[in-house]
Amino acid sequence: MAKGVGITLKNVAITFDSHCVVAGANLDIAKGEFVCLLGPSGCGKSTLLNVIAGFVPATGVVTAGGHQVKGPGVDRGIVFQSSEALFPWLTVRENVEYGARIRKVPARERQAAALEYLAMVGLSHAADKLPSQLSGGMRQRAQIARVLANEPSVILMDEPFGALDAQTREILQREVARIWRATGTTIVFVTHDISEAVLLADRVVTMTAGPRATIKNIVRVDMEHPRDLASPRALEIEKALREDISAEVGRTLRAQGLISENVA
Ligand SMILES: Nc1ncnc2c1ncn2[C@@H]1O[C@H](COP(=O)(O)OP(=O)(O)OP(=O)(O)O)[C@@H](O)[C@H]1O
Repeated sequence: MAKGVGITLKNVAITFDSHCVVAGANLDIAKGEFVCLLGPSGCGKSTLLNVIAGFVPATGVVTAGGHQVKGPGVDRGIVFQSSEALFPWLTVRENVEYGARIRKVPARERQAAALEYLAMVGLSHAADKLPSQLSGGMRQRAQIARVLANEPSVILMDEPFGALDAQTREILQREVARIWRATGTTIVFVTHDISEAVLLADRVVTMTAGPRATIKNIVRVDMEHPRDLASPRALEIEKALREDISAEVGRTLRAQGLISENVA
């Protein structure tokens, strides 16, 4: 992992119309680190990611690369779950070139760069297709290439594979791990999927159930890549995470009166 400043959250709180979603989150993410955010549904994972992206305001301090986050920036790329994030009227190559076009990079240079990033995600053959002509997995590859083409120091991924079938998801998870190792980018990855977190993360950050959610635990995944999810260490980490999340889900359901106080 590259040493240096990645992302810091200091006492970050997020409130919508006097409803406090996240209360006092503190976290230091090193440059080049892969961190997964895991937590019960609705606890505020996506919202926290959007705060780092600069889309959602918060109190407290958020920094990326040593600079305070005050809005969106090309230093932070975001990959969404929805493949509708691609511009449907542009080809895959044009989508990947888009950021460079806005920055007025000369056509030849940006085309060459786009083809390089499309090759990195295994999509060279689809460069001239429209997003509507691609499968869900190919669209997510295109989104990743588009983000990589802006050479961000941070990539924020919001359940990027949540809508894909299990086989495609597994292939893309391995691809992301490979690209992360090759580029040394800092990645913050929101997921519901405990196995996905164990497969990918240096550290898994679990959150308490909302409202007023906060960071519950930080679990280091001390395993080499590529990881074997059937190994005893992976199963042990997965079990600890599952217990952590189940306790939070149980707390929410009890608070809502949906299960009795006696259910663990
Ligand atoms: N723009 C907004 N205005 C008002 N409330 C919002 C807004 N964005 C998010 N919320 C609320 O913040 C809470 C957290 O939502 P968020 O989508 O961040 O949770 P999550 O942990 O990512 O959920 P899931 O795992 O189900 O995707 C929810 O109660 C949601 O309704």
